[in-house]
Amino acid sequence: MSLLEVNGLNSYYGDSHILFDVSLHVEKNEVVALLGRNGAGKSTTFKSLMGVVKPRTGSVKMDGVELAGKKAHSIAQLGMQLVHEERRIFGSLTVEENIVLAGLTAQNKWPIERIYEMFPRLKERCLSRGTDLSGGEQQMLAIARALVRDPKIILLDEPFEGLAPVIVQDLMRICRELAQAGQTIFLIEQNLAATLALANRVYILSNGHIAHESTAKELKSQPEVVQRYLGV
Ligand SMILES: Nc1ncnc2c1ncn2[C@@H]1O[C@H](COP(=O)(O)OP(=O)(O)OP(=O)(O)O)[C@@H](O)[C@H]1O
Repeated sequence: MSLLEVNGLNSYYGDSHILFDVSLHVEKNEVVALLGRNGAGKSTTFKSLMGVVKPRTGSVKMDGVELAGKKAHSIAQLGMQLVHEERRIFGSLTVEENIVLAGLTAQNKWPIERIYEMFPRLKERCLSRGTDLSGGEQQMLAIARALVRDPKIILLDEPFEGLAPVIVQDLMRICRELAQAGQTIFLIEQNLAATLALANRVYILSNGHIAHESTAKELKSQPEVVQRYLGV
């Protein structure tokens, strides 16, 4: 049984059919990436998994438990955490308050000391307010807030978007360490090089259909697929 098993997902905004029979799976301890052009349906896929968009048909199973039809907060409690593109941290609270608050209701595999080991930059900034952080630091804090909720799977929506290359390198190191620590990660990314360096397997969405599925290594050796679906 896969950790996450998605079968025949169809999602709509009003009458617009956005996702067509999307099926995919993520195994425990895997890093899986969802690629695709702007508007392909990547964010809608994450929203459908999280119950923010209600899929009209299809099944989303995590550890064998059906999530389709459940509310977003129940899905989060069951162990799926979405790190939004816009990060959603509390600007008026300090780094440490943000982390502690996120972890209040969890039985914590990630005490604050372990978070600071993984994110030394957050330790240095522990007393800074959310609004005073750089984009990269905010992204680290958003990931840390997801981690302290002890998720079975973390969904990262464009974690490297708009960040300087040196920060992207730092975040990639963190994601690798998380994967080594056994954290399952499903990510959406536009940065193909970073994605291929990080992910074990990739799916490509094209106009709401899964158009390609392979290991990251296989995709690297298929420039024609990259060109056709990603235009790079
Ligand atoms: N709230 C909404 N209402 C109506 N249509 C929407 C809504 N959100 C997205 N769409 C449309 O759904 C399609 C898929 O959008 P989605 O955001 O899932 O794509 P994406 O692959 O994540 O792209 P991007 O990288 O630009 O975010 C697009 O055609 C988009 O215009």
